[in-house]
Amino acid sequence: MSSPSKRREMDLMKLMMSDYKVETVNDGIQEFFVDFHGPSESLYQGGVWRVRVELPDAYPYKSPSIGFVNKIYHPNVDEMSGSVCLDVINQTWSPMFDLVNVFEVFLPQLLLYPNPSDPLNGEAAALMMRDRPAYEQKVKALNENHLKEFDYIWSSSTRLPPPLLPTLPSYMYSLPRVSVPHRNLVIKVEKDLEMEKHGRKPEPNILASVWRFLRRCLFLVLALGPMPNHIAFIMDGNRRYAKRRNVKEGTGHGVGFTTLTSICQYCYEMGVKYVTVYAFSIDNFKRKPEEVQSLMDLIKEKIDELLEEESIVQKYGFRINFWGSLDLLSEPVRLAAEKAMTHTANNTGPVLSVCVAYTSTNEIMRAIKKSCARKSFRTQGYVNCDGESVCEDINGCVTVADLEENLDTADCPDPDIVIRTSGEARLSNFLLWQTSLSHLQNPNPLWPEFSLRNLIWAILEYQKIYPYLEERRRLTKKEN
Ligand SMILES: CC(C)=CCC/C(C)=C/CC/C(C)=C/COP(=O)(O)OP(=O)(O)O
Repeated sequence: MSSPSKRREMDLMKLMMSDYKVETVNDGIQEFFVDFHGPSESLYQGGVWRVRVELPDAYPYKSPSIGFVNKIYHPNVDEMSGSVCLDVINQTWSPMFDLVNVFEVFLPQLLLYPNPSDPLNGEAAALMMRDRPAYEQKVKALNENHLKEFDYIWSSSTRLPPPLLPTLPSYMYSLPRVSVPHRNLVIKVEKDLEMEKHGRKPEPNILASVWRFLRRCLFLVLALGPMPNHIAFIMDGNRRYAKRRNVKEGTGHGVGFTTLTSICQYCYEMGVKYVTVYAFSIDNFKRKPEEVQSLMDLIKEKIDELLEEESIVQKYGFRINFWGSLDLLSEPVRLAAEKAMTHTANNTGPVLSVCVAYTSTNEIMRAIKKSCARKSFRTQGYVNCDGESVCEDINGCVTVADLEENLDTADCPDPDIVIRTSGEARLSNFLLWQTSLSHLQNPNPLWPEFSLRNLIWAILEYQKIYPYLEERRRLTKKEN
């Protein structure tokens, strides 16, 4: 085997390639955070914990140190520091094991089979031995609290977390100027602020650079085939994501937004000029008032975030559109949306269009009304009962071109691909006018789980069908 430092790099890369979300500390490879999902059929199923890993100089001959960042109630994990009873790993560790084994074997085993006879959390061990049902109840109740802590750590410590994929260099993540509830993160924030104070940017992370380079190679190969210019997404499955993980509904939508930022990043890197998302339909107003309110709050918060200096919008010069009946939105959301459109109107980068308070029929009706108002033609006697035009002045009639000019999508080409996540195969009143020649796809992952792999697969599917689509496009024209 190669030198210990090469082995460290390889193992970390392998972990990243195995879909673990990894964030390095101070851009080194000695210390990093990994998101760990509670194993199925354990009391921790559905939970996500941020785990801090430190590789000793003697790694892989010596085992890594492991600590939970957000709290976990477990007999072999110290409740205050989050450190794991190392015996569990040390006694079985051999250089044959790697980091993937830690997350796929050691930690799942630890959570599935706690050992109360060698405790780091004496209270948990005692309760487990004394009253097993009460212990199980307490673990589950505390999981819910600790997950909130995870959400907080996530939402306050990162800006562009690509789900299920290696992270970008940490300097791309804007760090908050607040204390977060764990000393490791506080130390990280302080160190970064210290570096900033001395006018130094943290060193770029070598692994992230390698990953970005690999991504670029991948995209170059992909671009040998025809690339879509416009991809539209129906971001379905956010509530189900939250439900399956037993966390509050809004968390699903929050993670869904992070998926959106990752997808925008990848589309930018691939040269896809237009990205459109269905964020909130007019029908969604029929949901429970508290759900509508929390979605509106989230949308407002995320729009504001998109306008922050370090956001993906500013970084890549995205232009943002909001399509829909914006007058149906509450004033703060509408104002935020309008501000985002005005602020990015002159940007020349990719175009992100967000459909809110939107349905296609509403869009078409608004376009018809606008066309009519513009042409101010007589509405009476426009067509007879046989459907024949009886307009006296044919120039007064609304044409396809008029209508297209007045659709929300006027300055945007029709989507090449429409992706509805979560396996649903309906358009649900989304871009009905614009999608007659789009390639529709309904991959199984829920929107928050949708990853680069799924995106690449969707483009490959599109490339397979492209000659046929082109032929259809050549033969089909929207007629008056
Ligand atoms: C600023 C901006 C673009 C914010 C977007 C935030 C975001 C991800 C919104 C998604 C909203 C939504 C109703 C998705 C559908 O999932 P669902 O709630 O219907 O979940 P389900 O399909 O599991 O029921």
